[in-house]
Amino acid sequence: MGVNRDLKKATEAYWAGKVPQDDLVAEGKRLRLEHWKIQKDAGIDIIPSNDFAFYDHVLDHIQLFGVVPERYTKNNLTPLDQYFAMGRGLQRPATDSTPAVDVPALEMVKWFDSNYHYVKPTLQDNQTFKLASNPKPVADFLEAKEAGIITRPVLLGPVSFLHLGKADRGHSIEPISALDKLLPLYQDLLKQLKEAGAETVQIDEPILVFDLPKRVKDAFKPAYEKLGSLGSSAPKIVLATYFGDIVHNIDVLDYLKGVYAIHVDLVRNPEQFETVAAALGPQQVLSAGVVDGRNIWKTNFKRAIEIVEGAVQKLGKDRVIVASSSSLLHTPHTLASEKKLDPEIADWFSFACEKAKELAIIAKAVTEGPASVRDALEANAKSMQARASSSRTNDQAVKERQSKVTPELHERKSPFPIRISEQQKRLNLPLFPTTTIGSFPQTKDIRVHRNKFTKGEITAEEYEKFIEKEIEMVVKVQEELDLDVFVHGEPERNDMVQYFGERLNGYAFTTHGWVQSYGSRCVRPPIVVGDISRPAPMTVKESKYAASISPKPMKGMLTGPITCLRWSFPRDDVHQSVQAQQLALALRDEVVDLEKAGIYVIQVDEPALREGLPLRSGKERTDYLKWAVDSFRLATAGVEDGTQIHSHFCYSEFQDFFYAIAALDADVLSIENSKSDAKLLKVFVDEAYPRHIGPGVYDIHSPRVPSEQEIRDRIAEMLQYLKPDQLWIDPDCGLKTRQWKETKAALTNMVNAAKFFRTQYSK
Ligand code: MET
Ligand SMILES: [Zn+2]
Repeated sequence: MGVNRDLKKATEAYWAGKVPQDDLVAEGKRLRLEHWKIQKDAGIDIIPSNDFAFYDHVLDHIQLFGVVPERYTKNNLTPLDQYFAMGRGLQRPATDSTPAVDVPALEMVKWFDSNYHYVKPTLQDNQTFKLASNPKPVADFLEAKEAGIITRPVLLGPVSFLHLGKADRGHSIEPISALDKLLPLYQDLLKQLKEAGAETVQIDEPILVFDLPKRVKDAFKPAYEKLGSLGSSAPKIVLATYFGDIVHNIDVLDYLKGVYAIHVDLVRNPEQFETVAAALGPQQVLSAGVVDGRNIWKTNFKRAIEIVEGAVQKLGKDRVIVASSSSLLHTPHTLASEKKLDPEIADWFSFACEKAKELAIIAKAVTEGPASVRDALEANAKSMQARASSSRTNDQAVKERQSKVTPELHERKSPFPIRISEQQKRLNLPLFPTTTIGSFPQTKDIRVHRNKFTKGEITAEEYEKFIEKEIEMVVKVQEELDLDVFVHGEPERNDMVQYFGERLNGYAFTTHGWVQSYGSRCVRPPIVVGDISRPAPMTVKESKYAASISPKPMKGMLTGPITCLRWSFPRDDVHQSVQAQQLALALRDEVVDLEKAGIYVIQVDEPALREGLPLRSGKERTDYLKWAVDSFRLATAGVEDGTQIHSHFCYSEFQDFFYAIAALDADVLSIENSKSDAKLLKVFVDEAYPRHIGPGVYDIHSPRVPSEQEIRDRIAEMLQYLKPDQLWIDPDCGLKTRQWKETKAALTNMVNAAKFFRTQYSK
């Protein structure tokens, strides 16, 4: 993205029509050159190219191989506009000379278990491929060469490219079946790269960390026989995997004897070293990923050097490359931008630029001996020591409290049937109760006031008054809409994780620590640096105020422990389950305090629970689900039977881990369902799910207002699967990204639809 999110700014300016395409292209070129130079100056020997993308690197390959559905090619767009149309959709009115364009984006999904998203290759029956003229990997290589830097181009491998794809709507092709047709293009590309002067190429096959169907696993054989068969007319191949271990797919290495090197992630899975080293051919090189590409912690040199030395001992020094575990896309740019970080803590971090330097130091320590980098090693050891013993990382009171957590703390007082009748006595809700998921529109006015407050231009009291007025307005709107369970609207929250991080001990924040989430969208995750605790209530004031101005039940809103953890950079020195438990204990206190303040409906959101699911099924997953569920229960089980616990998930496809969702024991679940098939709700029937559910009745990601009839149809469909007294009526997710106008219109229709069914069923 560049040190100041330069690419985001340039891209968005281009999209807004403020700068011509040439400017954006030139900015891309400037950034690539800058990033190659940073690596060169850091002392990196092998510098990658073709790792830059205007939107997403998988989308680059979609265009490179011509896997572009006709709906994007027929509008006479420039190649770059066609590319953006696939990434983000394109809606453009007709002009005198051009017809109107209205194409949705290709599907975008999470890249493995990271917070980055990629565009899915979308294949049609009888898919054909065509290599782009002047292919980008070749052009990028030549661009670097011209600047005097010989790079190693990076490609996404053919098996991963296909396996990560899907059949287009109305088609049934199994993507991997197109391999034979795709391979000649890779061969052609490799030859062109060689002609351009590339001696080696990195081919990523990250799907090797998954459990693979046999057919996909077998596809590695023809793929790498073909690519290996080119001999000296193609660059030598470094085959890269990351984000997991490949031990369960180790037999695939038999098919890879023609490749020059194998890269593995030894940060996540150092234990795979032995198995991988043993499976290498006699000449094959190991690229050892020893610097974490996905987190912000300074590398422990001692440990990394030990791993590299072990590899050298086993394989010989000509057969080891020192590398980051994955690409550095997932870490912020440079620590040098952080002017506000406490120096004690800043000394523990290493962002992308710093990690590049670390790599050079580790390699030097091994090849030239520790004396050659003595100062760096000493400083590193000191920093490790300081972090391990700092009072910022260790809080005895937190550890003490954790040691006293018992199984009983995870249990509500009574089972659901008793609880729900207690709750009903207190809340007195009608059939098909209506509610929202928490946030109401975050207007410009809110952002302006928050900024002024952060900058000290208005006082805390002034800001607080402003927030109270917002809450009053939100409450009044809900009264007018005649909703049943109210929310305060979350106007005081900048972000659902950052807000809590800022109120907890154990967190640190950056000013420039942006990482790409998708396209031009970046996030700035908070960092868990130490043991987490709650010095004071975090949300009680706002919820209590909201409750005081309306007789309707007010729902307290919290972000759950797993989501707080997943959307932060976690610690790497204690297990994530320990961090989740600390968050859970802090939230438990908040839940109890809310109850004491008279808030008898409390929602604990866990939209990130699913993305934390380990990549492979089996024990890892079961273990994760165990501690994830435990932390939710620990956070919520401290209340009386009559207090109703809600939870919210922004997904509904949880067929394969439904037992864990059920085990949360939440009284009411709200899930995203408006875009999915109501059939997904069948799992609730099959599992005889006894508790309450609100499967979102309309999509909040679009400004479109659903009609009352549309919502009625949706509810009728849901009633095929769910019992009437189990069904809540709510939108898909929070409304913070919406405008007020469409929000009121949509909620009016939603409440009327609920009332319609209420009369139907009370007859
Ligand atoms: C991504 S889930 C968001 C839930 C949160 N309570 C909101 O309404 O914004
Ligand atoms: Zn949501």
